[in-house]
Amino acid sequence: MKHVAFLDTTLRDGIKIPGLMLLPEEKIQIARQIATLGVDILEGGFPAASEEQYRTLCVMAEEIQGPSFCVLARATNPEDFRIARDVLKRHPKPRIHTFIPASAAYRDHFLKKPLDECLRIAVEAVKRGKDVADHVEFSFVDAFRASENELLKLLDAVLEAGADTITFADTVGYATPWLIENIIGKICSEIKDEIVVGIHCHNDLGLATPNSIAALRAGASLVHCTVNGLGERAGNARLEEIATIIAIHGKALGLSTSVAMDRIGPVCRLLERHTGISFGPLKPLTGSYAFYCEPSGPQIGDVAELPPCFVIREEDIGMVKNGEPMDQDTPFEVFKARVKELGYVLKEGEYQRCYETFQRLASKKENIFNSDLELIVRQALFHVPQKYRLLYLNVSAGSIPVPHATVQLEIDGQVVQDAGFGHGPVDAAFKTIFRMVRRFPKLIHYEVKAATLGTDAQGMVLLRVQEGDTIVDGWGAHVDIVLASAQALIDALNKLEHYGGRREVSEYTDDEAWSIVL
Ligand SMILES: CC(C)C(=O)C(=O)O
Repeated sequence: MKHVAFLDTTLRDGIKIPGLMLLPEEKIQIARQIATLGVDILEGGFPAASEEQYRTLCVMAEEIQGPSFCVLARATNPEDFRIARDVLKRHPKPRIHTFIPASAAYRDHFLKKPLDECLRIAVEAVKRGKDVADHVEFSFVDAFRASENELLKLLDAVLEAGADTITFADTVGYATPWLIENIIGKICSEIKDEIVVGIHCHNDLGLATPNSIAALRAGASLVHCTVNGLGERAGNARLEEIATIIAIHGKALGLSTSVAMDRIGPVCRLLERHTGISFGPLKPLTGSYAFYCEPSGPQIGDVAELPPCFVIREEDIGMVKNGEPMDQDTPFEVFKARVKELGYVLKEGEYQRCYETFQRLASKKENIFNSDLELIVRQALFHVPQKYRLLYLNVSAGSIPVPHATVQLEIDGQVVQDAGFGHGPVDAAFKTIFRMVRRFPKLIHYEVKAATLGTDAQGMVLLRVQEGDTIVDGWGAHVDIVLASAQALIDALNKLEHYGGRREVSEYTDDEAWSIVL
C-alpha cells in the first residue's frame, strides 16, 4: 500500500475567501485541531504577507506538534525566504513551499517575464529554499493549462536544482480526471522514485475531489486539501472527501492515509463554526441530509426497514459525537473539561469568560451540546476590538403593518439609542443600526442556519458587507435569529473599523503582490 501524504492548506489557501478574517489566536486554535486530524503536513500560511501573519506563524510553529510545518514563499521574492526561515526554525519538521505560474496566461498576467527568466527564478527559488528547510516543495501554478513542453522545461529545471516535492496545481479548477491522469501518469513514470509528486486542485467545475483521486491513481503521493473544501471561488479539494474515498476504496487503489477518520466530523464542524461557512444540507459526509434516508417506499418496494444505502457510517467519521448535553446546573469544572476535550487550549480567564456566555445561553436553552460550545467559545473570545456593542434590541414584527426596531448601542463607550422601521424585523434592525453608526455598507450576503436540531437551536448568521473596496464577514449566534443577525452586523461593522483599508499586501507593489491573488 502506498501512503498518501495529506498537506492541509486550510489556513493558507483555504482562508482566501473575500471577507473572511480569522483572528491570530483563532488560527492557532484551528491549527491545533487540524493537527489532530493526523495530516502529514500543515501549511500554516504566508509569513511575508504581514507582520501579523508572521507573528501568528511563529507561535504556530512553536506549538504545533505532529505534522510537518510548512509556509509559503514567493519564488520571485528573496525576502520571503528570509522571513520563512525565521518562522520555520521554530519547528522540528520544517518545509518550505514555493511556486511559479506555469501557464503562459498566468506567467504573462502575473510575472510578465519570458520563460527563460521564469526558469531562472524557479531554480534560484529552489536553491534559496534549500537554505531555509530540508524539504523544498515547488508548485507549478495553473499547471494544467500550461503547454506540456514548457511545463516539462520548468519541471526539469526545479528537479535539477534539488526540489524534493513537485506539485501540480489546478489553480483555476479547469482540469478533468482524464487530463490529470494523463499528465501526472507521464511525469511519474519519468522522474526518480524519491521525488514526491503532489496535486493541488480547485473546485470550479466540482471536480476537485475526482481530480485529486485521479492524480493519486496516476502515481502522485501528496494531496493538498482543505477542511470543508474552504478556499476562494468554489473552494479547494475537500480533505474529508478524499480521506473517506481512500478509507473506502484504499485497498483497491493500493493507497492508505494516516488521517484520523473519527476526527473528521469534529474538525469540519469546528471550521464551520469559526468561518461561518456552512456545509449545506446535501454536502457529502457533513451535510445534515448526508446520513438521512427513508425506507424504500413504493418506488422500489414496500419495505419498512432502511435500505443498506450508506457507504460509510456517520460514527466512522465522527459525525454523531455531539457530547452529553450540559445545562444551567453544569459546574464550571465540568464545563472547562468539556471545552478542553473539544481541543481548545485557553487561558484561565478565558474559560471563565466562556462560562459566563455559556450560562447566559443555558438560561434560554435547555440542552447545550458540543456544537453550541464551539459557538460559545468563538463568541466569547474571538472578536476584533469592539468600537460598537449591541446593548439592547427589541423588534415588533409579524402581522403588524409596520415592523419596527428599538436599538441601544455603545459606540466608543457612549450609550446611544434609536428606533426605526423596515420591511421585516431584520430590515428594521439593520436600517436603525446603519443610521446610528452613520455607516451604510452594502449587504452582499446574508444567511442563517440552525446550529443544532430542535426549535430552541441557536441560529448562526453569516453576512458579508462591502464598504468601498473593503469586504468583511460578520457572524452572530443566538437562539433569537433577529438578535443573531444584529450581532453579525455589529461584528461586521467592528471589522470594517478594524481592517478598513488595512490590507495584508499593502506593503507590496502591484508586481510583488501577485502571489497573494493566485
Ligand atoms: C501556490 C499554489 C499551490 C496555489 O495555491 C494554487 O495554485 O492555487
